Amino acid sequence: MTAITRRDADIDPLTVAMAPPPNESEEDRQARLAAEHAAKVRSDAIDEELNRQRQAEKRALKQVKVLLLGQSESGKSTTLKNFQLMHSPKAFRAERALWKAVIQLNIVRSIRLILDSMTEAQEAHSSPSPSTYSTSSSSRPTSPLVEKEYPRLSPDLLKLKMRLSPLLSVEEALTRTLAPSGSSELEATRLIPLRYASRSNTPPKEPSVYAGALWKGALGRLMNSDRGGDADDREEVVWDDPKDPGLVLHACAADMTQLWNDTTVRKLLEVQRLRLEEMAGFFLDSLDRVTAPKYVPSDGDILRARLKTLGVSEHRFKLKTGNMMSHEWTVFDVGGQRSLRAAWVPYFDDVEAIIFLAPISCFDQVLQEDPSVNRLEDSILLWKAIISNPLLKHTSMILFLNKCDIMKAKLASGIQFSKYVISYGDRPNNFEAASNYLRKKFSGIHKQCSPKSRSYYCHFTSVIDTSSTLHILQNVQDVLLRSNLEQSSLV
Ligand SMILES: Nc1nc2c(ncn2[C@@H]2O[C@H](COP(=O)(O)OP(=O)(O)OP(=O)(O)O)[C@@H](O)[C@H]2O)c(=O)[nH]1
Ligand SMILES: [Mg+2]
Repeated sequence: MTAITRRDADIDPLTVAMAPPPNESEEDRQARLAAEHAAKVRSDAIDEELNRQRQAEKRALKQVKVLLLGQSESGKSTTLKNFQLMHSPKAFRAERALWKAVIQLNIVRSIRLILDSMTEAQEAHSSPSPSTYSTSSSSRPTSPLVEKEYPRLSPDLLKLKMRLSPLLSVEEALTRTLAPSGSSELEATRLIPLRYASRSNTPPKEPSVYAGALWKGALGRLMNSDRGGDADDREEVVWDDPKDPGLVLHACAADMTQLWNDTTVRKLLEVQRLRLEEMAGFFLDSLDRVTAPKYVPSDGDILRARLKTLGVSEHRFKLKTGNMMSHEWTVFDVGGQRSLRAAWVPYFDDVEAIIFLAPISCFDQVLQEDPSVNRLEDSILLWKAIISNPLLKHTSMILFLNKCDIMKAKLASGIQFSKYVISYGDRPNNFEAASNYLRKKFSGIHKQCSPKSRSYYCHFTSVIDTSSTLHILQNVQDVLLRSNLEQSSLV
């Protein structure tokens, strides 16, 4: 057997193979060096090409930044929920239990609006003159014409009202749960009575809770401390307290249903122009289901649940594009109330696209924060301001003319669009004509006020309808990814 010396082992076989032959002639050496040089040039060119491709991919992989803009209650957070449902359904559904408290609060608020209306009717009938209303409702708008039409409440209905009074303390408990004491952030799962929309008085202040990721954290911690374990694993919140909002709501379910279905109550709401079923966070048609002890909110329930956004929240999604690449999208959801709009500007930098939500059904409503301003008019002015902003001149604009379902129902119920939008004239009072009129109006502003030409897309949406919204969002994504890739010269 041949012994392998240390020196033999140290010799790199590749070096040996590459070494010039010991008896290489000068001519052979020149030829070898030329070949080696040519190989290096080829190799450098390949490296350079790979590097270029890597840079291009990096550019294509840069974060796609999308801002959701629009007035309060336009549907921004609901659109974000659709994004979550599309890209991280597991995480979205893991939060179902957290949304249950919001839905409970939404229900209690709807019932409270009915109870308040009943109190107002009682006072109207017992008061000698409309001007001597009790202090409890002094901040509420009144009208002699409406008061005359108040239906009388039967003793049975008044008993029902009494039986439902424990719900008021549930509202307090839920609000406390969602907004722990000491929180300086105020946020409302507010339900604005539509009648304030048609009068110039200021609506009464609603109790408030704070939103964004914070409330989820607070409620999640509460659930953890109640039961231990990870909040995300559970589908159901169990409260051991006999005052548990879920228990009280369950116990009051039959009475709440009776109240909501009562013909006198319906007449009262009609007189007060309170269309609860068109308001955010409406669940009174599903009371049996949503107050059941083991109720777990469905995707649709979460989309309908109303929690107002304060500040700006950021959400990241990884998008797979079918080829080797994936993109990271950052979607920003902002608060749409007027006082919160100044916080939008820092996010205008470097933004690829804006999804602007204009709720077209709100043509007969006014802003909660300024009841002298019509909501549709506010949306149009806001759109104009966004469109003409020089910081956004390269930003793609995607307009969602939202709440089409409510718009259709309103027009079908006979509410006259032209009464609120004078320029509409004597065009037909139907969805097709009115929505097209608005589409032209918004598109015209885009054309007139854009500092530069840019991509613009307009969709009619009802973002609580997941299947159509997911289809539209897919389309939006495809268009934006394509333009992103084009800019990176990859297609
Ligand atoms: N019927 C119907 N309801 C909608 C639609 N879009 C949103 N909503 C509801 O309207 C309410 C308000 O929607 P949000 O998404 O919370 O509104 P937002 O723009 O985020 O409002 P802020 O957070 O106050 O700025 C929620 O209860 C939604 O379920 C729609 O197209 N149709
Ligand atoms: Mg929101």
